[in-house]
Amino acid sequence: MSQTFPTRIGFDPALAIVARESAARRLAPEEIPLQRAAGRVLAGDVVAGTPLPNFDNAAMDGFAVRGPMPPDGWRLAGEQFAGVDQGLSLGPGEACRITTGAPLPAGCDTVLVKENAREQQGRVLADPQPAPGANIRRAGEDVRPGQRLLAAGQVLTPARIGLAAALGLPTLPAARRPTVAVFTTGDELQPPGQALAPGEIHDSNRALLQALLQAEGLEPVAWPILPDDPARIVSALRDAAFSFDVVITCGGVSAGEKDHLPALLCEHGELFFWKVRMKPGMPLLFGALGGALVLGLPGNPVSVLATFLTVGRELLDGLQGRAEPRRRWRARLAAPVAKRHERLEFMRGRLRVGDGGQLEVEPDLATGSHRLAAAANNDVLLVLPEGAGQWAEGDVLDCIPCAPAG
Ligand SMILES: Nc1nc2c(c(=O)[nH]1)N[C@H]1C(S)=C(S)[C@@H](COP(=O)(O)OP(=O)(O)OC[C@H]3O[C@@H](n4cnc5c(N)ncnc54)[C@H](O)[C@@H]3O)O[C@H]1N2
Ligand code: MOO
Repeated sequence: MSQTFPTRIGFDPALAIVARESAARRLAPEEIPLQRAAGRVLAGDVVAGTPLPNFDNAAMDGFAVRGPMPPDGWRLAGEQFAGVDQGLSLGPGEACRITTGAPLPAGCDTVLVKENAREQQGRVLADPQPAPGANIRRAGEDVRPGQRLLAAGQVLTPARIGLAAALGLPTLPAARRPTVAVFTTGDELQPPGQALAPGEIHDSNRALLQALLQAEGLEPVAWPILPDDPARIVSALRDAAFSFDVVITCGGVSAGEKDHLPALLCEHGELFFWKVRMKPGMPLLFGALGGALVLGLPGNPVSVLATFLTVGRELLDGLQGRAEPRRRWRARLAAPVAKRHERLEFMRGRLRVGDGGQLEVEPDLATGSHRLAAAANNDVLLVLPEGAGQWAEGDVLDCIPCAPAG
């Protein structure tokens, strides 16, 4: 091959290269309406321009009162409902009807819950007595003006979007979503729904990859299955590389006679690395073609799952400037595991909460990277660090969630 590129590199150096190249191609921010902000990566800080709550208000429906209850009850002096500030002012021993969220009348020091109040001839009696200061929400107790509430690089969760709305912001700056083209390659592949001739299999990676990308909030575009024909592959990839931010392929990256991708990328684009000391996913390839970053995932389905979750998401995060790390759990092994090879391994496992309240992970010994049924029955990638080793029951290891936690 014409280029020199790193090969058989460690997992962390591979991630560092992916982070470097994707950060260098960081997608421009755009202003998006809150209705479309879920899951997007914030591209600027959010600083509070107002306090929250923005005025003192009642936390419950009932009566705003001033001072302890007089022997014949508080005198009912008016009503203050949410929406319009009546500018009421209570004197000692006075009360007014109030609803949740309504501005507190001046002088009010306590809100009496409606269920504990009785009205009698223009007076309000409480049983039991409210604690002084009860059921009042003070201006600024949640947010002070000038407070930095959200930072660039954070993911817009529902609560963060709600907070922006509470501050009165109709839009937020967010990184543009990467566009992703998906390719599966292989003469043996047929789409699900098609009958198979001897030697053929159904293309499972296309659906798997699309679902993985959709779970990231993306709308991938998948090409029809490509045959193991270098001319067809290069023409389709070049086509996609001029109109998508990311091209993800699977298959055709190892050592077989039909594994054309590394040489094609070398000739027509750029290779940043090929082969990473990880399992599964060792033949992973990363490069660039046209304007796109190209991630060449190995064809085995579980390799697709593991490489996408660990390396693919790093690429998407870098392009979007995501600064919040992906979640990892620490869990105790429910059974011993041994590893003879030196590569970092992402073994599949099932997470549970043990009787003592500790997270435990049941390792799945069906480690073959074609074992999609085993992967489908698990919910984490259990990280066995680089180097051969043995881990006893009870040892604590990292776990990467690979199915929604529910
Ligand atoms: N001599 C060597 N052989 C292999 C090596 C190696 O380093 N030297 N690496 C092995 C490892 S590890 C993996 S992983 C695979 C990766 O191979 P490729 O990326 O070149 O993928 P293929 O050979 O095209 O396919 C591998 C396997 O996966 C099946 N496959 C491919 N695409 C799909 C799909 N869309 N849906 C379902 N299944 C798919 C394919 O039929 C093969 O069984 O190479 C090892 N060999
Ligand atoms: O490295 Mo391959 O992805 O195990 O089968």
